[in-house]
Amino acid sequence: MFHLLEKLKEKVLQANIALEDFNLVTFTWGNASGIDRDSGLVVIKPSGVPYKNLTKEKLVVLNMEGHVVEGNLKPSSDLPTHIELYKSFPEIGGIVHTHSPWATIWAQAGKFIPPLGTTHADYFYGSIPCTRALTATEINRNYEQETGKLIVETFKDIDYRQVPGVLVNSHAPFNWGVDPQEAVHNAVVLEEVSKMAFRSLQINNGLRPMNQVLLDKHYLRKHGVNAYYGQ
Ligand SMILES: O=C(CO)[C@@H](O)[C@H](O)COP(=O)(O)O
Repeated sequence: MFHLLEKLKEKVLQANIALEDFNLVTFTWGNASGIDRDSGLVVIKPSGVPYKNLTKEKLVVLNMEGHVVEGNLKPSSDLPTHIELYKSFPEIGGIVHTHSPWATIWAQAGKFIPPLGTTHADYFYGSIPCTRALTATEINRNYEQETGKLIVETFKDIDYRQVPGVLVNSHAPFNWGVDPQEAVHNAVVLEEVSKMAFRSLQINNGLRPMNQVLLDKHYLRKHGVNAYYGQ
């Protein structure tokens, strides 16, 4: 298990560094995590630590109850959201949260992004949803944990494996994947798709969703009929 955890730490470290490399974050407005499903241990970025200062030793290792198993820094403030997603989305192995500007524009507007073109269709089999707004009661209860539950609620009729990302109302995007690297990849795609969709909206003065046949063709060609992880 030691070696598996060390490999996971390296993946989580590289994923957090990649957030800055792909211009998905300003200052420390983002975090990446990974999970080892056999041990149930989560590795996440420490809160507020600049990406260039990150090392494996600074990462925080916790169990699914949020108890620190390894590390002496404070885990990301978004840890409860990450844990809720790991509990409810059993086939994900990595999560990324950023405030990447174009996706955050849609999240702050409270608007979902329908599939407008093949770039979207290659990664997201349908609209990228935006959650409802949390109530004051939910916010005061535990904002980050309620955010996780809200994302799960938003996906009650959506397959999280076919739409690996969400826009959190009045906040910003979360993405996921089979591992932290795929979560970063999906976060980069979401940012690009958000920018393209915004520009298309400006040109058309409205959104013109793509033909469902083209969406099916592109997504299923790239992911196969059983477009699920590991199948
Ligand atoms: O969404 C937020 C704050 O609005 C957080 O994601 C911060 O942007 C990063 O927090 P840490 O991971 O450094 O605790």
